[in-house]
Amino acid sequence: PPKNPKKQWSLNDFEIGKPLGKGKFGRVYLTREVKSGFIVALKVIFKEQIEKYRLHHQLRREMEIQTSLCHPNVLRLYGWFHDEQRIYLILEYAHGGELYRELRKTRHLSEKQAAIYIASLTQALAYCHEKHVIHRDIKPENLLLDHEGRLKIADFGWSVQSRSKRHTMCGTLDYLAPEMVENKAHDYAVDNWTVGILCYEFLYGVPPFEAERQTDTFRRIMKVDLCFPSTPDVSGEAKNLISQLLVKDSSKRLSLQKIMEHPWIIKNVT
Ligand SMILES: O=C(O)Cn1ncc2ncnc(NCCc3cnc(NC(=O)Nc4cccc(Cl)c4)s3)c21
Repeated sequence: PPKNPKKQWSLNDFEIGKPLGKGKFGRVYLTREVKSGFIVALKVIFKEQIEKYRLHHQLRREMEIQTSLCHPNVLRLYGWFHDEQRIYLILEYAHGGELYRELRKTRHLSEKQAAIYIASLTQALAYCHEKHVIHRDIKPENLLLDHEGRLKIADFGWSVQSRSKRHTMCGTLDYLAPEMVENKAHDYAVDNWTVGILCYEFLYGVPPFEAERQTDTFRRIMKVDLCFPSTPDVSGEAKNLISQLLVKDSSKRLSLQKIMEHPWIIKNVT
């Protein structure tokens, strides 16, 4: 990564390559830092969009949070700079792109692969919680893969509309915990709920409370209307883990530590 994080970067320090994805607030480009040859992903955000949607505080908070996080399963924000019209985020490049594109290709993941991703996500979240960073609005679009297929949480941004659009792309409730959708005060345990949602989606290919209309998804979340289809055939341990996470009372959800000790994780990850 670029050596001196305090350095004032400018566009002249970079050679911009192909677009990696386009967002509501700007695009992400494969980019090379000229002096070191180091490859990064450069996210270009238009200032007038930030002004229009009044996102200054959110973007500033993201930069404070992300520049302080350093974990193998959290996408790095190396630094940032700006010019007249744009703000540029210098991000770690995730060569494997979006995890959920892999999910769509294979419809659902093997139990082993799903467990590996859930363990990485849990470790990343445990690290974030340690640094008092919660509720990272985790959803498959925000999970990227590096060149070795390692999961990276990249969700510190606003909704990054990725190229491979999802039908439930913007404003999906699917991943939100009951206390979130009810707009109640939420705490760290919202992330535990989301681990359960993602575990279900990795194994069955769709999130557990998916419904045609948002109102139905809302109702299903509030009821924790969880059912396991008979196909694909999923192990009892996996269902057990999901059932211990998708619990309405946030204080009763399995802790991140306990997830790492769950038989399904131990069996598939070590
Ligand atoms: O480009 C793709 O679609 C996928 N892709 N493929 C490879 C790859 N390698 C690295 N990064 C990617 N994408 C960027 C991921 C982000 C991380 N952090 C962000 N932060 C943010 O957008 N913040 C933000 C924006 C606008 C307003 C506000 Cl308030 C905050 S975006 C990659």
